[in-house]
Amino acid sequence: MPSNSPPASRIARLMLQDFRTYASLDLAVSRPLVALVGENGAGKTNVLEAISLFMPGRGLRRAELAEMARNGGPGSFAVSLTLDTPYGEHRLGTGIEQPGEGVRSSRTCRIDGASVSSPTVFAEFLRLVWLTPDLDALFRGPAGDRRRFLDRFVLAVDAEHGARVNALERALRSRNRILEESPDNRSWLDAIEREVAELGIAVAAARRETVARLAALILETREEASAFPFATLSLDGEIDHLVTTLPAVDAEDRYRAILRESRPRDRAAGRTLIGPQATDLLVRHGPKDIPANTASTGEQKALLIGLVLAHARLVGRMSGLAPFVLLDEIAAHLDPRRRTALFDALESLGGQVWMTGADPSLFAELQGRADLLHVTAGHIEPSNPA
Ligand SMILES: Nc1ncnc2c1ncn2[C@@H]1O[C@H](COP(=O)(O)OP(=O)(O)OP(=O)(O)O)[C@@H](O)[C@H]1O
Repeated sequence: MPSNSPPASRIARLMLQDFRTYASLDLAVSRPLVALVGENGAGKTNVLEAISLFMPGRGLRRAELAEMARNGGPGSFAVSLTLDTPYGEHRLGTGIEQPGEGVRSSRTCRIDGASVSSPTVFAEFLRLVWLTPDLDALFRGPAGDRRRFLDRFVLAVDAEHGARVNALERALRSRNRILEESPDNRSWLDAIEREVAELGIAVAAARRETVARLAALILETREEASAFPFATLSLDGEIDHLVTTLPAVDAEDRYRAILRESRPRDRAAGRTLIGPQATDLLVRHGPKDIPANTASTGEQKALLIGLVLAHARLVGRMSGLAPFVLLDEIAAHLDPRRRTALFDALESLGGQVWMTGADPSLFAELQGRADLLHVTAGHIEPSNPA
């Protein structure tokens, strides 16, 4: 492990029960790099998704938990990890129990056999960062995708962020409903707007802090000639401007005043137009100094990887835990020079990295450096690259 890396934990064993394609899987791994290779539909991404459930939220596919229970199975599923940490071995488990008559299945979370209230508690043991192919269009797509991407960045360093974002969404829904159904009820509107302002400023401030830290780390570590160009980041939104220019209490007061003034406009629009729900994360290709969405497809991919690598370093620094990195179908899109650079960069993070790919030759250079695993429907075996 590089000397400047935070302490690393590794998944030593992964067990799946009735999870998607897997009726029962008991997989032992030992290296910091793990590559899952297999045909399309073999179940590689399913493994990454299972690991991603140890971060608060709905995992890397944003699927409903019930969808993850194996078709034809009992309706429940379990995912369990044995983590080797510098402070000993721990067992983390999550899943859903079998739904009863008229009762929805509920999520379970366990640490060393004891139930814990929510997946947020897993953050004490592991942090996760991931990159999936559906993010390839991130810089060209809608602002909402970039907000969600950013919120996951924030969540990896601040485990409470997800709960605040959800609470804000609920409060905004309530305000929109009151505006529609009882627009003259000032006391209700005042009360809900107080809540929206408090949560909105907290969400915007957490985003701003993460972006500022990430930008500082990128500035410190950037190399003009790197295989993964550095990104220049900024936040675009009225509330983001408020939290940059005003102390939190004043920003909250100002946002409340904005909400009050915007009632007629928001009512007509059927939604709250100003707030962190309208923020965009602006990304520029640093070395070329152009907006990311005008860079070539390959340049955008390299930029995105550079951003995720920088974020993984930030998570390590801030949490004191080298993060687990999940990379779905990453190597296929890179030229050989970038692929080698990526593997080297991943090793230098000091955490454990789980990658997938359909072509074994993509990982050939990792022979002896990685656990190379062959995935077929419902099974995983050690493999040798072609
Ligand atoms: N709840 C479920 N029960 C059983 N099988 C499922 C369930 N959900 C998804 N699957 C199956 O899992 C398979 C997809 O697995 P996965 O996405 O992990 O494949 P992959 O190896 O990553 O493929 P690719 O290389 O195409 O990305 C599909 O065949 C799908 O039908």
